[in-house]
Amino acid sequence: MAAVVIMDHPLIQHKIGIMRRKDTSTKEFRDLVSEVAMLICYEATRNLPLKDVEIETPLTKTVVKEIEGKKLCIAPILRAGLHMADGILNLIPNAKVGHIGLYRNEETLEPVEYFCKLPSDAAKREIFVVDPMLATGGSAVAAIDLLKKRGISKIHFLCLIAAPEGVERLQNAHPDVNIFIGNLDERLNDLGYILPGLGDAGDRIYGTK
Ligand SMILES: O=P(O)(O)OC[C@H]1O[C@H](OP(=O)(O)OP(=O)(O)O)[C@H](O)[C@@H]1O
Ligand SMILES: O=c1cc[nH]c(=O)[nH]1
Ligand SMILES: [Mg+2]
Repeated sequence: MAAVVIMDHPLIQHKIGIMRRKDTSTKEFRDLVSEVAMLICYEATRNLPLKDVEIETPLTKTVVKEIEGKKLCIAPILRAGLHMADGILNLIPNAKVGHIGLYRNEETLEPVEYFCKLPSDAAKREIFVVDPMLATGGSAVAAIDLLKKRGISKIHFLCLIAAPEGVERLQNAHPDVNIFIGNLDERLNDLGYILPGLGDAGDRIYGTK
């Protein structure tokens, strides 16, 4: 079974606390999505392979470590994952980006796929799937199913807030995927929203409600 890492860093807890407030503005919310994504990415990339590269400092030749950035891919689940991807690209600017379009049918809560565009060499890359919310887990499981069908095997999932129900579903469906979570919340409500949660992440990022 892969790792489930729940972030306890004070910066992450503080920033998610601001995101949860109902009066936090769209702009502030959007900025925080990207900042918290960067902080979670810091932990999620802890075991990335490094290679030795010979360089010259102003004084001498030496060997330094480099991340093989060209071998990474960030895969946001649309819409809400897009802003997490923007934050992570600040840290890993050489990563490619694959977009996965899924929305949750509000009645059945099942994910509906409407778009998928991945780098042509995605199967050779380590993939970081990002979405702020892991609720029932349906969207995350469907996104990862879709990646695996395309031959992708090294997959991590990063979210800001998760419900225990979603973590369990994702772990059962994809026990090989590492899961990095900003805050683990209490439960889902009858409409499939995370409690206490922060509401609908996509609507809060884009001001669509
Ligand atoms: O774990 P689940 O029960 O599948 O729910 C989580 C999904 O719901 C939200 O997306 P939404 O369907 O609202 O689409 P949006 O990002 O376009 O608003 C969220 O960003 C996840 O993708
Ligand atoms: O609480 C939730 C559940 C699903 N999607 C969201 O954006 N928020
Ligand atoms: Mg939404």
